[in-house]
Amino acid sequence: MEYETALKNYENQQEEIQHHKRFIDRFRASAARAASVQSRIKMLNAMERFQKPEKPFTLEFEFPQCSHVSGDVISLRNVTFGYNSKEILLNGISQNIGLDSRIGVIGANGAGKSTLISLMLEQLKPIKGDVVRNRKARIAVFTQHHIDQLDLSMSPMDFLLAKFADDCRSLIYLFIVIILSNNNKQYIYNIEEKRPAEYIRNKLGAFGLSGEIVNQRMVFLSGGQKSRVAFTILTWEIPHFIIMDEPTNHLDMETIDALIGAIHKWNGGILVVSHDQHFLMSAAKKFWSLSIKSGTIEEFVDLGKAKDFASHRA
Ligand SMILES: Nc1ncnc2c1ncn2[C@@H]1O[C@H](COP(=O)(O)OP(=O)(O)OP(=O)(O)O)[C@@H](O)[C@H]1O
Repeated sequence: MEYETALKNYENQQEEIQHHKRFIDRFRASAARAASVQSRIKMLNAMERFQKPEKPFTLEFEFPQCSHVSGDVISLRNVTFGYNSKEILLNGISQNIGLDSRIGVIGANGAGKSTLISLMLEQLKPIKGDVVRNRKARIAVFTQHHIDQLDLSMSPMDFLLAKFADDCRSLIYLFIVIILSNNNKQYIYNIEEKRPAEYIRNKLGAFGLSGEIVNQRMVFLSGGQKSRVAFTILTWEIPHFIIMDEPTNHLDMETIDALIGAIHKWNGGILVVSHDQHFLMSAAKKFWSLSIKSGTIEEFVDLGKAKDFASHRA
């Protein structure tokens, strides 16, 4: 039985029990109602009671809310690119990506989706045109590569302590400075909570990793759990914009739904390349369809039309 139905049945029965109990309490001393009272007592004693159902665990992610940055995150100005000048892959592309954009990128295999990402991240230089990045906006990138980079012989806690050693050292210094300069115990206690291990626990907790698991070697973690460590790293510096290349390829359904939920609750923007229709429909609000033939991008709000464009022009 579904949790909601079981809970409803339990609550209805509790209400009914209370109703009978009130009747019994009210007329216990009444001779005229003695038979009714006895009958209700018997009924309550014979009633088969529902157990209060346990709420099933649902995995939830939380991306840290980012500060406001004005202007576009990335602007593509008449960008043309090919790995060699004879084969132009992307042809005169102009698009502005706002901070709150939710863009899904689709296109046939080899159309140039990953290349577009590399251009946006300035890992590649256009042959013509410009990519202008807003230096105030922090951009994070998520690909399968980021899960592969985890050192499985380490625990999530040790891995993050090592990876973000500088940040952790700053927290320790901050802690010491506060201790030395302030005798207010409550204040010290608050800061103490932010010590590295605790800080990392909170960060991992936002992705549903808690308890013993944070100290277990990652080789023992499931694929979904490892991806959650990768998401913790992804959002460590509180990005304003996240670029994802096929994020759902190695995620289980539970993790995909948690990721969609996190995107919905988050105030930053995303651009995602994906073949996963469910994920695209749930996470993106507009779709860039990349034509392999013309090397251009057309924007759609309807995923079906975007797919038609990508396939007809291929
Ligand atoms: N470093 C490179 N040097 C030369 N050609 C490349 C390089 N990287 C990719 N290509 C070629 O550029 C084209 C576009 O590749 P890209 O990976 O951007 O496409 P994609 O749309 O992401 O494809 P897929 O959906 O298969 O991942 C392909 O024909 C690919 O073989």
